[in-house]
Amino acid sequence: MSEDRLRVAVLGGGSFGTALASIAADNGAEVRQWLRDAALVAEINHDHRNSRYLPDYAINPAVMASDDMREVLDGAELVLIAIPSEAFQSVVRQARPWLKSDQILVSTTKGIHEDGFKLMSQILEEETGFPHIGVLSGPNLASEIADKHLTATVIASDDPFTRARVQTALGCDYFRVYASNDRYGVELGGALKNIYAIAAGMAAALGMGENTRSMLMTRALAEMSRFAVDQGANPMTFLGLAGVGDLIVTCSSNLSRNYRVGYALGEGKTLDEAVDALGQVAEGVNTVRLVRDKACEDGVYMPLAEGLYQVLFNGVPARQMAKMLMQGEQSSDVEFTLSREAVSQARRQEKDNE
Ligand SMILES: NC(=O)c1ccc[n+]([C@@H]2O[C@H](COP(=O)([O-])OP(=O)(O)OC[C@H]3O[C@@H](n4cnc5c(N)ncnc54)[C@H](O)[C@@H]3O)[C@@H](O)[C@H]2O)c1
Ligand SMILES: O=P(O)(O)OC[C@H](O)CO
Repeated sequence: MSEDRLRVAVLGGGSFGTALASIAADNGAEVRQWLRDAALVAEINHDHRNSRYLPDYAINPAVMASDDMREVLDGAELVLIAIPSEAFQSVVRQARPWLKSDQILVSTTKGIHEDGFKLMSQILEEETGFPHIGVLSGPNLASEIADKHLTATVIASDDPFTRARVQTALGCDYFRVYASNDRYGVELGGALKNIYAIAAGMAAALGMGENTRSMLMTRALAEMSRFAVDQGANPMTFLGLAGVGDLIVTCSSNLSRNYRVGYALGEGKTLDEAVDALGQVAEGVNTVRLVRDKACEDGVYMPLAEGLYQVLFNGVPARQMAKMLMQGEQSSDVEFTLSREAVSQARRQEKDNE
């Protein structure tokens, strides 16, 4: 190995970790990937395939997989973490003894940690206290990346070095990496869109049309931005790839696991059946519960998240919920230009004048 090749470590042997490892290797980096399953390690190293999570796609032969975390992290300049949110903190704790403060740590996980409503980069910060922390998020279906479809993503960090290094490490002729300094907003966008992807899959299975999908996605964006503002994020971030970009792909594609869970529910499967049949992570199921509870706690109006929560966890039929949502108060289109309160006031006035 030449001395000046960038060393990249990927933690996670699922579809996204595997796709990212391949991009970095395509870009000339020396890539090591950590996963727990020894049989999958052997398959990646010998057959350059990951039949469990990304079947049918060739992995760059330069990716070296290992179940030894120390070996994978040793000497890595960039560490990409693609572990489902439920296990993220425990994996970071496992890695902690071999992490170094000059390494760049990037979360690619689109979920929320139950304890304290933390995002993954906040866990990275808490567990390490290191300065180079970022988040990678955007419209990034792993199998399309593995197929080298032209794709764009966002590296978000308040550290300019992290942004620039990740752009260099991953940017290539099929993968463009845009920069953002709103780490929280980018990360929140990636987690929230999964909620609405479940709803979009459900609507499709119920035979609802394109107008419905468009309404759902646009109102989802309004709801996501409203929540983001309440949490202190910049709503402008939601106009970018990690907001509206990711919302579009995840609410439109059968390749999205969250969409597929929603579709299965719309076909009449139970939540357990839908999740079991998937066999991969669908972060939105947990996220809708956490976001709905947080919105109730903070008094943020999120009718779609509340409606989906009622369908998923309280057995309310999806069609009945859709009907109830359509009967809610008609409010403002873009509340950053016309407030919800101003619309309500005008309607009250209209009633008084009758
Ligand atoms: N797949 C995509 O298209 C995609 C794209 C962008 C972001 N993401 C995000 O990446 C994250 C990971 O998703 P994925 O698609 O790779 O998931 P996946 O379901 O394909 O794979 C999950 C991987 O994590 C491993 N894992 C689970 N628990 C673990 C633990 N305790 N210790 C070690 N490893 C553990 C599994 O063994 C598996 O290798 C998710 O938050 C997802 O939202 C996925
Ligand atoms: O398969 P999903 O639903 O986890 O979505 C994958 C990515 O987040 C799409 O950007």
